[in-house]
This record gives sequence, C-alpha cells and structure tokens, in this order.
Amino acid sequence: MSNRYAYLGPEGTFTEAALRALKPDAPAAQFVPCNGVDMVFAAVRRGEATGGVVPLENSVEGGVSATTAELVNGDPLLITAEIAVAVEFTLFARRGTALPDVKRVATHSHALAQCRGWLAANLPDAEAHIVSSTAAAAQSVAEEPSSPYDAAICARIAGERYGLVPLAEGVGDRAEAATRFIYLSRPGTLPEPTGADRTSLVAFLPHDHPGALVELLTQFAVRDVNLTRLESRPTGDGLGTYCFFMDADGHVAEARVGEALMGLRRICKDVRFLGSYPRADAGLGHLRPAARISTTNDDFHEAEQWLARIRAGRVG
Ligand SMILES: O=C(O)C(=O)Cc1ccccc1
Repeated sequence: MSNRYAYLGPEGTFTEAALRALKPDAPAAQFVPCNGVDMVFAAVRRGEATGGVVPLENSVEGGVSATTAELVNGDPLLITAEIAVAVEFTLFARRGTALPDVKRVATHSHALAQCRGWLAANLPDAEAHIVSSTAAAAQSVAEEPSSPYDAAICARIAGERYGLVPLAEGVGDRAEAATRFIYLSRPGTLPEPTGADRTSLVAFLPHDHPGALVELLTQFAVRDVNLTRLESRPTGDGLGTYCFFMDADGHVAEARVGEALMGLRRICKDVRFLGSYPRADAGLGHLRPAARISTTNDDFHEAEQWLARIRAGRVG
C-alpha cells in the first residue's frame, strides 16, 4: 500500500499546509482529510493511514484540547516530527456579501480566539460559531443558500478553494501568530537523534503533596535538560487531578534525557512517552546553550563506567 497521510480537513486547513510542508514530495492523492482531530488519531491507530498531522498548540491560544486529550487518554501513538506554521486569517464570504451583511461568522475555536479583537472592532453584532476547522467553515459558507453562516475566517487558500471572496485580510489580532503541528506514527522505530531534538511526555503524579511539581522538575534540572513546555491538564478523574505535559530539549537516546526520564518514572505513578523527534526550530539560533561541564553526554557515560568499575571493586 502506498503512503496515506491523515490530516484535519477538509482541504484548505492550516493542518493541510503543515502536512504539505512536512511531506513536500507526496502527491495530493496520498492526503486523507478527516473531519476531526480524533478521526486523524483513529485512522493512524487502525492502520488506515501511514501517519497523521494535527495541531498541538498555538502561540496565542495555547494547547489544542482535542489533541492533548487523545495523546493522554487514547491508545498510544508516537510523535515523530513537528512543524511550526505561521497562521494568517482572512474573512471570506459569498460573492455579493458586504461586511455589514455579516451576521454569523464560522471558524475553528483557535482561529476565533485569535480574531476576537478584530471581530469586536469591526463586526460587534455578529455571532461567532465554532466548527471543526477553518476550511470546514469556508466549505459551509459556500453551500448557499442553505449555509447557516454568512462568512468564514480561514486561510486564503481555503477561501479560494471554495469559491468565496475576501472581505477583510489579516483579521488576526497578532501578526506573528504561529501554530505547532505534530506528525503521528504508530509505535515503532524512533527517529534518529539529530543533535537538535525534542522529547515529549506526560507525567502523572502519584499523589498530591507539597513540592510534587518541584520533584518532577528537578529530574530535568539536575541533568541540565531544558524544558520548553509545561502544561497541566485534568486527567478526567475528578476536579483537582492533573497530569503534566512536558517538552524537553534532547532525544531519549541521549544519556541525560534518558536518565531524567528514568528519574521521572521512579517518582511518578505513570509516565507516557510521546516521542523524540527533530525540533522544528533547529538552526534558528535559539537552541539551548552548550551543556555545562559535568552534564555532557560523555560525562554521563564516564560516570556510568566509573560506577561499574567501583561496583566491581576497582577503586580509582
Ligand atoms: O482549522 C484549521 O485550519 C486548522 O488546521 C486548525 C487550526 C485553526 C486555527 C489555527 C491553527 C490551526
């Protein structure tokens, strides 16, 4: 079977743009649009797709709950790649619609969160409706006359794909907004370390006690592993019970990352490893500074060998 890549569809989503950037040589026939993030996970889990792309977090709105919920609770999949995509929002409508005619605007929840300021200033009386993706919003607006919506906030490519006309460009409140997308694979071989990798995991605390989070963070700090993201999420087991999403610099094949994960495993009720994969921002010049003396990979290996030697009775 040739490769098939599932993504949050329909055609024209930001997720499709992310997939195209991740698989530039794949023919469009291999792209499989899905109506929800959960369906992308399901297609990969069932083996109907080789891999899948979903949004993980946005620089303005934060984590995408549907994705984090699947990563925490669903059958495990591995993150094997990531990409950051700049998101620019355009308001599109059917030909003949003028801005004052727009009473109902449809878009994805993360797009709405990033366009609230513009909507309040320019369409204060319009109702906002959340749909499964920005391209689904554009597709629905195009279904005249039955569409319940007058306009969609979506990518330029989506508006054009569904034959709509732009009413306003750049309707996002933050010009520099970017979204991080992840590529999911079934568990198997990890990507090779590249020297600029990221490791993602979810940690479940054994029980609530003072300093529990400090203990978690200490596992990384003492091994000089930089954390780039920490998000607490409800486990679903009742109010006040959380798990912690963590992204750390480095690959699990590296000694200090591996040891930090072993430390976590010892102190946590459970740790779900989500993957080690190349960082999207590698080469942008803001990677971690060189490891301090005593925390390089060589230092870890040397210390391991030293322990083996003294355990064998060889001193010095
Ligand atoms: O709806 C889309 O086009 C998506 O790919 C999800 C999304 C929505 C808003 C910002 C980034 C990703």
